[in-house]
Amino acid sequence: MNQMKIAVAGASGRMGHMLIEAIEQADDARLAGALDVAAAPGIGTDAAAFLGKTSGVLIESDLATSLANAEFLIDFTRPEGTLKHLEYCAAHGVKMIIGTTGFDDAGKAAIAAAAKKTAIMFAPNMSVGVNVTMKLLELAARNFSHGYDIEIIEAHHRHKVDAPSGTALQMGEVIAAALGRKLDDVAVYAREGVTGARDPSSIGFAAIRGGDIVGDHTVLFAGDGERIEISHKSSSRVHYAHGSLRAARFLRDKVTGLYDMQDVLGLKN
Ligand SMILES: NC(=O)C1=CN([C@@H]2O[C@H](COP(=O)(O)OP(=O)(O)OC[C@H]3O[C@@H](n4cnc5c(N)ncnc54)[C@H](OP(=O)(O)O)[C@@H]3O)[C@@H](O)[C@H]2O)C=CC1
Ligand SMILES: O=C(O)C1=N[C@H](C(=O)O)C[C@H](O)C1
Repeated sequence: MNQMKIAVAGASGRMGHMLIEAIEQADDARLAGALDVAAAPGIGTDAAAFLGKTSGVLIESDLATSLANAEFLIDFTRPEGTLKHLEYCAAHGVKMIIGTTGFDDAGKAAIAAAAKKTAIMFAPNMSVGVNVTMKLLELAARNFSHGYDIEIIEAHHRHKVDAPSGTALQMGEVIAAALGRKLDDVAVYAREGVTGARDPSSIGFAAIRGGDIVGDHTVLFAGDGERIEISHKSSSRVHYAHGSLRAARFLRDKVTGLYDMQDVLGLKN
């Protein structure tokens, strides 16, 4: 079997390490490149050194060098980094799995445009559990459309730089679509001072940051005399890495197109 040749961006990051370990363990994949910012301390060292192993792949900051032998780039970095990598991948037919969160509308449009030139899987959460939870939320939202106030609460580690999380925003999108609302019209991202009574059509967000919390998401449907909570809690990042490899396998026979984890997992209606 031909192994998938996969490069990893953000090779020294939390997800970068998880991905390199998962690729090293997979029979059908091999590490083909490791990319990081020029100032990263690991530049020039073996990408698997943190595992006490030698992969033969050095961490590089030059895109052309690190992607020279790659068929896929798995990118969990920052929007500005991903968008730079995207241009190169679109021009050179390198398929992308994008896990980075925090894009603005222009960034998302750039990803959609690049998908006309190469195959891209873009999702704020690669976990099977989270993506099945999205389907549960659709069902719940349709059935709690009246008389239930909807609040999305997420908690992450102290290093996370964007809020609300990409997953919380996607949960909001899924719920708003199921209710026939537009998230931009109904989202409430902060409350302080005299806010007035709650608008029943609103979807509220609350973001907690602290310690080493990997990623918790809860959607609360608060009615009269009852509350329903749908929660997903991550205790490790390993499932994000395994989801990313599943996405690479899904993209193997794709040349162009924009896909998400619902496509990868066969969860689209
Ligand atoms: N879709 C999913 O399932 C998941 C998504 N994520 C998302 O992935 C992203 C990364 O998360 P995490 O691994 O925890 O973050 P880290 O900060 O641990 O890692 C990010 C890596 O990207 C590098 N980097 C930073 N800026 C740039 C840039 N401009 N260009 C290229 N590389 C850059 C960092 O280098 P340096 O440290 O030197 O700055 C670091 O190596 C976040 O957006 C997060 O929300 C996270 C987990 C799961
Ligand atoms: O930054 C993280 O850690 C995570 N980010 C993603 C998000 O913003 O939804 C996914 C997961 O929650 C971990």
